[in-house]
Amino acid sequence: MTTAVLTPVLGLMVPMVWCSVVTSLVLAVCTLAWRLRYSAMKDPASSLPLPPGSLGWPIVGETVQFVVQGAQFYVDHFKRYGPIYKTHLLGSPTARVSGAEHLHHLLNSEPQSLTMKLPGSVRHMMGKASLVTSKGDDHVRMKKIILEAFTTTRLSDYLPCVQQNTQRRIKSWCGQGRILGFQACEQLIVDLVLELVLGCRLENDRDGSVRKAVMTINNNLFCVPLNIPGGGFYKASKARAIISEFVLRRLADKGDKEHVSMLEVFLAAHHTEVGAAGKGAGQGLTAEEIVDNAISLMIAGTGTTSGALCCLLLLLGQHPEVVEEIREELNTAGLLSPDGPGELSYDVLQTLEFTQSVIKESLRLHTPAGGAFRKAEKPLEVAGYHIPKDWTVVYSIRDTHKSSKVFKDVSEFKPSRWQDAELSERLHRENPCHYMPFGRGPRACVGKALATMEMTVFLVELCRLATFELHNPDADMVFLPVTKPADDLPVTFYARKEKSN
Ligand code: HEM
Repeated sequence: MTTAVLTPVLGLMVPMVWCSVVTSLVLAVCTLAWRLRYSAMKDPASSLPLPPGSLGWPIVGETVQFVVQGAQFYVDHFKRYGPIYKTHLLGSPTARVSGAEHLHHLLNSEPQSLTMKLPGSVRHMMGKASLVTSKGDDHVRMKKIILEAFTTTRLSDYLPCVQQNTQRRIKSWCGQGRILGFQACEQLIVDLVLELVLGCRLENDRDGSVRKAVMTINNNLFCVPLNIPGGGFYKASKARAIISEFVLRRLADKGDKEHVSMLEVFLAAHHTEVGAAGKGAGQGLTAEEIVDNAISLMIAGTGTTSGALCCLLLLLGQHPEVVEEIREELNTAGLLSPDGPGELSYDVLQTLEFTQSVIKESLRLHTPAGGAFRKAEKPLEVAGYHIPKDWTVVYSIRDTHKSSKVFKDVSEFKPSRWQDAELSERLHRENPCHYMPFGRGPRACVGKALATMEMTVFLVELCRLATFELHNPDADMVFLPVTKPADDLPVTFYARKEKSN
């Protein structure tokens, strides 16, 4: 009886055991081949090992863990392997590097050994003729022109627009009851980029479709670049087409003469003689470059700065004593009266030392752009490890800030640390890469001074016009697509009465 029952069971088990043995063997061979393939990419002349870490499973690498874990993937890997490790993400063998000295060494080899490499979805949204996606001589030519839109004189011209929009938005938040801080900051920044990049006032975008399109791109910037209806890439591509058409219309009007805007600077460069290669004798911008740069500036300037404003709100809500200290500084500078400080001047903003320290500290602690992608054009040596040619290299600003030995009590919010002359001296003397929220080297952020001005005006007008209360000051942070509290920071604003300061 027992034998009669067992025989068919055994008959089934034997092929199952064989099947699992064969599957395990095939998997082991594939994994070995996968690892050997990447070890073979090593430069034979180098005796250095590849960085620690894992290339994961054949084909998918560690992408599945990354998608499931999000930013925690990086936290766990940093804990496990330290400041430099290898992984395999989104189809590429990747070395992730952090630590001031390693970044200094790495970014100094740009652009000869390292070039820009963006995820497919980001590359598509920025446009192939933009500064962000360009390389070599094209990058140098465009950067020179685009930086013309960010000189101190231009920033002073943009300041009234920044101040008026900031005042208008903050006044509208007061009395609205509970709102989401991140969305409120994002709306303010989208107003600003439309006006500053394109010279476009609210009434030019009557139905709000261009504003909505900028936000749609930001929400879907990092996605699988497959054009499937309803998917993130599909929505963002449609949004890009709306903005592109709008920019082309503005170009046809030759901008808006009433408003200072970056488009004016680009149009002036377009007027230079266009050479045979379509580039203005090595100087100008083609129409396609103007459109792609306008769009990419709007994208690059929105998510990062909205997140930065939202994190300022979070930190001020957590530290009311810092709000009081900003108000004291504004009072001394004659800027505190709710009746209005009049038009702010660019020079006065630079004298607000404590307010500037709050901004620096917020950018250190809640770094808006966590890092950036590059491609190794040559084999690289970093920290005693070998990174093969053609690997993706991700440099991490966030991990570098978090692990820097230069900052005492590194995870605490202490704006006053920036008023210690010794800190600036150490950063300068030891290594400026300990603090680099705007990146460094040839790819450093063109919008650094504008973003800092927007943040300063935000703090001045917020502390002057409003008081506010956070509903959940202890929310977890998320890092993609931007650094912000996971619940988008529910907050209630109240109009500030002068006596309450
Ligand atoms: C708090 C706000 C901002 C932060 C933290 C930030 C951060 C950064 C960082 C880290 C980079 C370097 C990326 C790399 O190494 O590849 C960068 C590049 C860039 N940023 Fe910003 N950014 C901010 C605001 C802005 C604004 C307001 C604009 C323009 C309106 C802007 C435009 C750009 C552009 C065009 C690049 C590419 C530069 C190049 O490739 O040469 N950013 N930004």
